[in-house]
Amino acid sequence: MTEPDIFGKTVPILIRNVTLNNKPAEIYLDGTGNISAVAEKITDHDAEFIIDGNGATALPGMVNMHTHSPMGLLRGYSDDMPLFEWLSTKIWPTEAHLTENDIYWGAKLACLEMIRTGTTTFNDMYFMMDNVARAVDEAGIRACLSYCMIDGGDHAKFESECSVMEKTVAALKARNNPRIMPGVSPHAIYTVSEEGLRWCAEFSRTENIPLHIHVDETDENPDCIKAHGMRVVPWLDHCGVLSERCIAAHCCWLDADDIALFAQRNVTAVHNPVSNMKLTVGRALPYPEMKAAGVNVALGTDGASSNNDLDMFAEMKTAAILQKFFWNDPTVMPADEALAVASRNGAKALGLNAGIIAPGYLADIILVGRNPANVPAFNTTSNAVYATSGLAVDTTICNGAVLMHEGIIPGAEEILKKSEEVAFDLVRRATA
Ligand SMILES: O=c1[nH]cnc2c1ncn2[C@@H]1O[C@H](CO)[C@@H](O)[C@H]1O
Ligand SMILES: [Zn+2]
Repeated sequence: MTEPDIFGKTVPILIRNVTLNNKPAEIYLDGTGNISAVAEKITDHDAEFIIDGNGATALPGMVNMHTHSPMGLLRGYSDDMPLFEWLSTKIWPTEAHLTENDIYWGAKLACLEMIRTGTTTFNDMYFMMDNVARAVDEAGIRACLSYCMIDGGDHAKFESECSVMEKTVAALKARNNPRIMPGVSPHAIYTVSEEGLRWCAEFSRTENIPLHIHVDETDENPDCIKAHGMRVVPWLDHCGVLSERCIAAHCCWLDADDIALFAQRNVTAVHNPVSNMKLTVGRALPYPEMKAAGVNVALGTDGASSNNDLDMFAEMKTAAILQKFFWNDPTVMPADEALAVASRNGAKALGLNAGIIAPGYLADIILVGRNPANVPAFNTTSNAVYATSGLAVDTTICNGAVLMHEGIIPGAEEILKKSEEVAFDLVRRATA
């Protein structure tokens, strides 16, 4: 039986009787938010709580590197359409009716789903982000939050967007919460002007915060060449966008020169295989070439209205099998690489010492209990990547605090009820 007091506190915790990298292990969190010891047996500790894993597999918390968290409100609202038709006829007109309260409850729902399915960090791009921050703060999860700039080439809009961006970053910083990091997000090259891209690049540099952008989800190159005389990736470089702070979602249509430039500038590319297949963008992220070039590749679900869930276990399996299938090679993205793509590569892009269970790393840990889909445990990484649903996660710990234990998340029922009410009301207003 779960002790109710266990939730939400960064206190000394001993995790016993788990399997880590195919070996029996115990993990000690000393109450600072970090992992302080990993050993077969830990006898010297001051644990306030002891979690008995009963043979569970311990894994690093998943790092979801491309989300629009409030879009969970539009899960299942419109599916089975091409990207631009979907955005312009269904999503954007509905988003025009969003209130701060909608954003808050949408983000609450997303945080709940992520904690339930073993994600401890997400990289989010949306609007009215201080409401997302409130949800993240309450949920206990970790996130990089960016306001999404769309200026549509209009100078007055550009100026008002810059001011919203500055206010958002200042408000997020003022929260002084180590789990909440600010970022900046120009939406994409087809929605943001050259001055918008340049301003975001410069702001990300002076603030030293991530820049999160959609790149080449569908083939944006023919239009970019027509407008600017160069492909998308050189255009982004021309505008100063490419750097080690740049996190580029999708990246399906990069060619060899684009990949070389990503490698040279230390850009992180985020694979979003489920969204890409569902919206049928035409090509899979060129992972084998990116890997050969040394590009850091991370993983994301995209919003829950194009996926339609935020389960990084489903995403990890899909990434591994899509990459094998698309490039016609079963050796592409083996299980240990898929796990790294889903955890430590994203953490690295955000400058977090996370994604690895070892002393000194952040205590962002999940446990997958023994269940019919992970027996026999010949290889716990293989089971995690190829045979585990996120719903098999039973314990989620972020920053040394237990957010879910034995599948229980305090307050879950209210979030389901409220977010559903808010979603129906939003669609009612938008279609009235
Ligand atoms: O797959 C996508 N491609 C491009 N834009 C998207 C996608 N999914 C959601 N948004 C849009 O990005 C903005 C939030 O940052 C929102 O307008 C959202 O609808
Ligand atoms: Zn997206």
